[in-house]
Amino acid sequence: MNFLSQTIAAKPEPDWAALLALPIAESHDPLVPLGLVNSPLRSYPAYFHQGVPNALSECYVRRCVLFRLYKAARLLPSGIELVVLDGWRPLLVQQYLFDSLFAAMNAHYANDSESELLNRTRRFIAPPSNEPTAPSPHLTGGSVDVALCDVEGLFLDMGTEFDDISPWSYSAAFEAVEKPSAREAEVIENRRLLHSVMIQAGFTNLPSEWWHFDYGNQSWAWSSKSSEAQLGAIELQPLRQRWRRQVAL
Ligand SMILES: C[C@@H](N)C(=O)N[C@H](C)C(=O)O
Ligand SMILES: [Zn+2]
Repeated sequence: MNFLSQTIAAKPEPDWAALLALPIAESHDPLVPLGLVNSPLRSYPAYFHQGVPNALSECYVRRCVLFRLYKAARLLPSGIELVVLDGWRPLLVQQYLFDSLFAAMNAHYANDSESELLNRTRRFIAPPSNEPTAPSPHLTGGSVDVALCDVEGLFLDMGTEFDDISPWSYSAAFEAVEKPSAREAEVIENRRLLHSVMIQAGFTNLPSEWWHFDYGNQSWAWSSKSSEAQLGAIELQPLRQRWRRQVAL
């Protein structure tokens, strides 16, 4: 069996209520910036480059997540690199993403109830929350959005763009194609490669997004059948706040 080309099984959506009820025993692992990472790991803060308000010019993740990203990247065949597109997210960015997609859903599915619109939206964007017991996954620094690129920095074809909201973004979507074309066969291999290295490094995947993986947070605990999460919501400490704390010691 090729451990870098494991088929991706179609999985049901998580039971959100049960997932958000899982306890969090915070590990206090720090947030670390990815600006200085080395090949075969790269960082490209996609929302900053897209001009999303309040998006950070640097990707941040918990340190335990960075170690696992390196593990995943080093499992890749030579010439292919792992690109982090987003990690820790401020609440304002989560709110902006959620509101933007919810508004688009509302405009298109005008007859849907509020809860139907919420379900449609949350397949691709988690509701914004910095509630200590039920934070949005990216607010924990345990979620990452990732892709693959070649040594020239060109993204490999994953079948859809990052953040595409079509059914083809489901991680296992192309596995169901009966007679894949040459391009579809390439997409299947690229997705399997990304999925295989991330799973082997300890991450879990959100079934509706080929790019979204979790470690240590409630989404990870739910998917890995762990009894508790280790990563809750965390804030970046601005210098002014750090100085105020230090001066008071
Ligand atoms: C917005 C998208 N890149 C993403 O991360 N979606 C998941 C569901 C999230 O918002 O946690
Ligand atoms: Zn994500």
